Amino acid sequence: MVSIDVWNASVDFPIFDAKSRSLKKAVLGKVGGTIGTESRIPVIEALKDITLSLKDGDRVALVGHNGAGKSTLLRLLAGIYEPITGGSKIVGKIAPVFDLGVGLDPEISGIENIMIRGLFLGMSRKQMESKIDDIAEFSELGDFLQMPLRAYSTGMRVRLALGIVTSIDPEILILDEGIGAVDAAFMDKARDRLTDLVKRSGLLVFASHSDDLLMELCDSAIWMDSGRMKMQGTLREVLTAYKGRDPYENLSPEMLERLGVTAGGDS
Ligand SMILES: Nc1ncnc2c1ncn2[C@@H]1O[C@H](COP(=O)(O)OP(=O)(O)OP(=O)(O)O)[C@@H](O)[C@H]1O
Repeated sequence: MVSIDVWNASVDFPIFDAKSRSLKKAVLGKVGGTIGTESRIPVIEALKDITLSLKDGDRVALVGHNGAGKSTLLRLLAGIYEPITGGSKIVGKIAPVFDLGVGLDPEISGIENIMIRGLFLGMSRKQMESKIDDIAEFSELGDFLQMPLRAYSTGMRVRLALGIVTSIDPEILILDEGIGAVDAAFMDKARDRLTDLVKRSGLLVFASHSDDLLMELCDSAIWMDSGRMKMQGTLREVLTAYKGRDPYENLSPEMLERLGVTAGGDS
């Protein structure tokens, strides 16, 4: 059984080369973490006092303004950042997908990239070998899979990256929004694979600004605001509070049925 526990965790980024020149017009920023002023070196307080318990089967969305702390929280949950206060305990293998292109090597072939990226995502060589045909079919890259990646167009790289990421069997899947940034036509094709991937994973945490994707993949949510957890609840409750309106309200009956949601009730 997989789980993630975090207690009283804070993450700071000291900025050693910050410029002290002040803005001509002081603006009260809505975005970003808080900049601490107590020490001589400015410190961005990216996460403050986070306590959180996630378990097998959870499908958690992270929402919040730019700089609210979503990506930092994902990195904390993935064990990439150590908190400066409190602690965290992760049970299970993490598959972190922060940026589709990360970990792809332009000098080696598509096939070799499939193997290496798969290993990085917690799969074995044998497991990845069994996925090659499936990735080739989905990405429609054909003989290009034998070519070095530098010979691919941007879109071809995205196809490969998305094919690899959606082929794995993750225990804990940590997704950052980059995955939603592919072109709409290809995303349509990738949508079912993404849904299947999430079904196969033990636990999902997904940070995104796309309501559609969140509604498709998640059922609960956390609203991050200035490094703190402002609200935790069902996806519908949290999105409604964050957006100031119920995003499920204008969905077609077909879409509501697909999402397993009743028109007026809870998700
Ligand atoms: N490596 C870093 N070094 C310094 N500051 C950082 C670093 N990463 C994040 N921050 C700061 O921490 C705060 C939280 O950033 P984070 O990337 O977690 O926000 P986010 O909610 O994911 O934002 P977005 O929606 O824009 O992706 C911001 O104020 C940001 O400036």
